[in-house]
Amino acid sequence: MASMPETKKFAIEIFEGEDLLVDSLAKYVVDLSNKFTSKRGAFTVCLSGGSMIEYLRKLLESPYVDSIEWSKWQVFWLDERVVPKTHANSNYKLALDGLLSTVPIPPGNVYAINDTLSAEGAADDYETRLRELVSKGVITLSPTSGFPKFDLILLGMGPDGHVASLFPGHPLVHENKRWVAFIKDSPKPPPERITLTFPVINSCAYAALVVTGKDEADAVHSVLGKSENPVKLPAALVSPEGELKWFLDKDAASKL
Ligand SMILES: O=C1O[C@H](COP(=O)(O)O)[C@@H](O)[C@H](O)[C@H]1O
Repeated sequence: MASMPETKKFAIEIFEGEDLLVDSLAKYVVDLSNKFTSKRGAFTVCLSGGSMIEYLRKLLESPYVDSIEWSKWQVFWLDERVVPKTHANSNYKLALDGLLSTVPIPPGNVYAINDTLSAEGAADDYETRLRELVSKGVITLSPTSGFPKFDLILLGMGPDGHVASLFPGHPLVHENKRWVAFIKDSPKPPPERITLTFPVINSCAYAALVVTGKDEADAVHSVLGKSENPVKLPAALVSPEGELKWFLDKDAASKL
């Protein structure tokens, strides 16, 4: 069955509507931001593209916006499309327009990919920069896995069960050495992307998987439900050292 390994902890919360979900997600992010900024003076968070920035919209509203020490945020991307930062397909542009341009995060704490490089070059460059930040103590390293340990990774899931730019049946799903990998044949456009790999995703302290809508219901069922013919979708491989929480609306959870 395509379910989470039994030894790992995860929680599932199902919300009547998207408004309730985004409110709860905002509280969850604020609590973690406060936990890590008071513990070590920094909060390392990886953003996804797609719907995620829209799901984070409540962070810009009271009381959440004033409860966050934005200057302590260190912002990364779980995956990025290899397009200019000004392009409509850029996950950076999505986050800049929908979140980052409105809050006082120092520009030096926002780690966009280098959009002047090829997919290979951008992945190498991003991994090199992550390694530098580990050596400076901005990002911690998991003593268990030896991979970087982000405080929070925010994941979406496509109807095919992909997370980040890790697609069903693609060899990148099995990458176990690289921190950041590139893909040139993404089944979802645009084809060229870079992505954090599963060992990095699964080293994080907290992960939230946020899924809404009927189109995702089959994949949610395949990952979390009881299935006669299990297929191990990428979302089923999200199994962090820390805690995983699924935020689902009732449409996404309709087949559970
Ligand atoms: O292409 C991508 O898709 C996934 C899922 O997007 P969603 O709109 O279905 O939530 C996203 O998480 C990823 O960052 C993005 O590059």
